[in-house]
Amino acid sequence: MQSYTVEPATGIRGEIRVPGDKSISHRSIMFGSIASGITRVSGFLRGEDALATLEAFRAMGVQIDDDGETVTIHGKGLHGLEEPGDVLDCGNSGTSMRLLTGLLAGQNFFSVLSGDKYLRARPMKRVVGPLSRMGARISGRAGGEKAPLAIQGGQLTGIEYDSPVSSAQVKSAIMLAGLYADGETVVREPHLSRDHSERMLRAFGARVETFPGGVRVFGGPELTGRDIVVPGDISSAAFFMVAALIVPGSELLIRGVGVNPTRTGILDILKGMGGDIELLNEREESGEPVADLLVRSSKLKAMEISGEVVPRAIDEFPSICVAAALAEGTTVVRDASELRVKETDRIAAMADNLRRAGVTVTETPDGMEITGVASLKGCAADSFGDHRIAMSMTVAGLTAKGNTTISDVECIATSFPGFRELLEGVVRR
Ligand SMILES: O=C(O)C1=C[C@@H](OP(=O)(O)O)[C@@H](O)[C@H](O)C1
Ligand SMILES: C=C(OP(=O)(O)O)C(=O)O
Repeated sequence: MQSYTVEPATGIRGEIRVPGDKSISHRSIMFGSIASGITRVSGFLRGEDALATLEAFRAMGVQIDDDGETVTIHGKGLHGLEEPGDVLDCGNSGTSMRLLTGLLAGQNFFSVLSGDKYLRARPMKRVVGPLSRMGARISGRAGGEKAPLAIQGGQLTGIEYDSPVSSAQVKSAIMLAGLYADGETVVREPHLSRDHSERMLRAFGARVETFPGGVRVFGGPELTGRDIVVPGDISSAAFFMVAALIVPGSELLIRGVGVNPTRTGILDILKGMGGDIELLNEREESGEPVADLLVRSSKLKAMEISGEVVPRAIDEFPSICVAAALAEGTTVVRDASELRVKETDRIAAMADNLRRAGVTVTETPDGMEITGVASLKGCAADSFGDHRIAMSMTVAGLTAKGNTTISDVECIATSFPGFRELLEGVVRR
């Protein structure tokens, strides 16, 4: 297990670009593979999670070339995938496993999905349940709750499904199965989760209708390959935004970040805490809003975070916790029990790490209360094998008094290869 040590910074200054959006990268491979013709993807995230998806489609007979610039997918059409000869390894990636389960439910073959120990501990009934109702035969450990999952796909029937959780993985899995189902498939969710599948499937030619509270897809579409430009991942940019806000004397420009409104909860929250973040040069690329973000150090204040903003910032809570730890007052997070079933229990992991850094944190079943301090203490932080915890505690270390060591940092490569080097390039000491 690798670890590294972070020294305090005196400023974060300069201009960066972050790697491509992970959610959009996964979907570009999946939808490109089941479309007819060529899909060319630029800005593809070469992180372990998106590469697990890419390898899974190669294992199902799809030719995918990568010249280091552009990923080219030779689409096989809606019914062109081949039965994989071995278990499909989703690594650490919940998105790969859940979306693939939906897609494989509609294939006329047998497949098995597995992943690392973190992924094999995550809940899968949320997709297995509704997909079984559509007619798929899926079994797994713990009565179908946990991977490995064995999927015998076949002819599906459209359903109407009210998801108890606001989850783009659940929604997208059912939408993908819906492409193979008779009739229409409807998914409703309590609050709107990221809508990349809706946007991208429509652009590929699927009939996708959104309405307040849900989405409807129609079976048997003709999908056509296209060119996709993947924007920078706002979830990766979040670490740099928080770093520039909390380290005094900072001014950082982050270029080309995806600012889809279903992903900008982090901007609403950090601005609500008093963060100075400007959106510049707003534009649209491949049907996704994009902007440059100018971030300057700010005096932050606590806020209450709950309700519809939670799914719009779901992956950013570890870094939000760091901002809250340095804000004046007590930040209260509610309605965020989903954080307990990510790569690790992110509520418990951040509470543990922030306490080591001298912060008072109270856990609740669906959130936490964090009382800000004037400065953090250097400490020995643990990633718990979770990339976002590792990067958040790296950012925390930039403002600590003394050095912060972070253990088990290899996981960062799941979503953000080159994170440390990019950060060191803008840190002033
Ligand atoms: O659909 C996606 O690409 C994702 C959806 C979210 O998961 P949930 O749908 O489980 O909330 C998010 O946490 C994950 O990083 C990516
Ligand atoms: C939760 C995450 O990803 P996934 O669910 O795809 O593993 C994440 O990247 O923070």
